[in-house]
Amino acid sequence: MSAEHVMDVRDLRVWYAGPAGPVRAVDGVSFALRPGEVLGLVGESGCGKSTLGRGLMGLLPRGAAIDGQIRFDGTEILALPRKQRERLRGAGMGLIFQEPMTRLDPLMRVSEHFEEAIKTHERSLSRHDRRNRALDALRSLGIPPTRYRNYPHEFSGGMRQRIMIALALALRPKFIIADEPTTALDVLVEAQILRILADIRETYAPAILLITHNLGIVAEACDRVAVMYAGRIVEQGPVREVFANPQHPYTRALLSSTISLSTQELVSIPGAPPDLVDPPAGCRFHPRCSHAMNVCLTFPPLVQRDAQLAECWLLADELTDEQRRPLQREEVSVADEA
Ligand SMILES: Nc1ncnc2c1ncn2[C@@H]1O[C@H](COP(=O)(O)OP(=O)(O)OP(=O)(O)O)[C@@H](O)[C@H]1O
Repeated sequence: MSAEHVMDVRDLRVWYAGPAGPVRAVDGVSFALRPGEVLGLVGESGCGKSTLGRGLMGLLPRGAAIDGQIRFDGTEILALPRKQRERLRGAGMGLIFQEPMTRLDPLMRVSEHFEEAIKTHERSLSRHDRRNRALDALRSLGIPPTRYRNYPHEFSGGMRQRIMIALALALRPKFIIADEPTTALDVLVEAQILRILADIRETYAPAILLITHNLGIVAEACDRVAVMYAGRIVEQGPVREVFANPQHPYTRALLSSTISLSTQELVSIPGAPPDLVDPPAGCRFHPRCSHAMNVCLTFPPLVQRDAQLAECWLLADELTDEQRRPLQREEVSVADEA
């Protein structure tokens, strides 16, 4: 771990209990973030992005198990007793856009929400300082101080979401997870998300893990990107380099499915992500990969190319002819189709 990293995650695993066995939603994920850095986390639905975010925040449902290392601001948090862990997370980390830590109580004024949140985490602040903190956070999200004593119902849905984001920011977290809303019910749209992220960066400069389906948002708002597939990060690196020169076939497929959307032509990645109870052996993408070789049935190496890291046999040197031979797909599936 480098001292300059605010968040350093190593070999993180998260399982859910399922009727057919454990669902390995996050299965050996490593990444690190410097203060002020924004990392975009992308990948198809169900690949484990939100689970990773919830695992970092300590918001996993009952019955889920977590293992590995999460070093936050120099402290190994999974090793701490639960109470201490919760306190550290409460003030140091924030979750925005989805599942906010605090929901707005219709019977409480906005000011009371801020008072309570700040008091809980920073007892030493004076009333005056607490108020200033709150007003700064609200202002950074475009809510004027004149609205401070209003009740939640006096705001529009979009403003209420911004108030909840301001509530997280008022605690000055060093690390924020921004889990982008994906349902039509959510009020924030792309332009608003980008504006909010830009404002947060400018005012508070926390490290941000941005979970999104939208590669346009990643291009615009992130320094680095991590591409997740079936519980693992298969490629990560600076956004510009990964987008210009993707190393992993899954990253290439994901990028071309997006580009084709903008040209009105819908091209999705053939096949579907695997079952996480019993994922494919070796590289999990091999059943969908047009470059799959014999060796892909064994676990791929993590290869560094400049600032990019990718987990793929195509990047390995010195493979034998046998290892390189194109993988024969299971005859069963062909027979099934016939
Ligand atoms: N509470 C749970 N219990 C059991 N399995 C779960 C639970 N939550 C998620 N999963 C499973 O874990 C896997 C990862 O889900 P997760 O929501 O983390 O993916 P995601 O990449 O965030 O998807 P999306 O982009 O649709 O939000 C999926 O197979 C999902 O079905």
